[in-house]
Amino acid sequence: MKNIVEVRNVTKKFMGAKVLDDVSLQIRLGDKVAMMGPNGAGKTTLVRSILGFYHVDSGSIRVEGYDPIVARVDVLRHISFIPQLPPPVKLNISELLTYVERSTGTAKEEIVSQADAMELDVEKHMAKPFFKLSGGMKQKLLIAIALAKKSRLLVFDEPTANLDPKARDHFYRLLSSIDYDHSTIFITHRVEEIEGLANRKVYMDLGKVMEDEPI
Ligand SMILES: Nc1ncnc2c1ncn2[C@@H]1O[C@H](COP(=O)(O)OP(=O)(O)OP(=O)(O)O)[C@@H](O)[C@H]1O
Repeated sequence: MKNIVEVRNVTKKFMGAKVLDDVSLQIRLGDKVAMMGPNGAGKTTLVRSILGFYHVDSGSIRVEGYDPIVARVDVLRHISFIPQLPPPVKLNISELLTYVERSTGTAKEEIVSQADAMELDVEKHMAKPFFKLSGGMKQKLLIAIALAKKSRLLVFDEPTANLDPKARDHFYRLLSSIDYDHSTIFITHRVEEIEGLANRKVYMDLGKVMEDEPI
């Protein structure tokens, strides 16, 4: 089966220090990867490189066959990314949903319905700037957009840190009910929480993939 993500011998340095050290990783359609490892292991740097946010120093990355730096728009069309910290978006919710609808073709109603499933009433907050939502509300809205977009690759960087226990349950239920072919990279320190949602564990340390095994 074709790889959605192909990382080959990637090295990335920040200020001379190797943060990714000859990393290779292939992700096939259907892989649900729990990416684990201690703070500073390089997990976020790896997923941000996959998303084309960073130039790597050596090696290559392809997403659905595209170079994520050269073909940024094509790559991001296939991916939904939920970062560790929500970005400081100044648009209000209505403007944000219009932007998402125009740039990705994702219907606003679908986002509202996904948010509803996490008990976030989007309609009530349409005029509010995104950055004024609470941390958990921002996270719910980003998750709702990601799920509504129906991306083939979903990348979550510790997405539940700001969610209350009930919202976490709703989120995991939504994830397990995705009914189309997709892959997931789920950076987490709490693998027990995503039991049943992951079928592969990748453990990183010191910028290297130390373990890569099925769950
Ligand atoms: N933009 C940057 N500039 C300089 N150094 C960076 C940058 N981003 C990350 N680093 C460094 O790279 C190393 C790996 O960071 P990274 O965020 O990838 O780790 P992580 O495994 O995701 O950690 P955590 O579990 O704490 O989120 C750390 O030493 C960090 O300080």
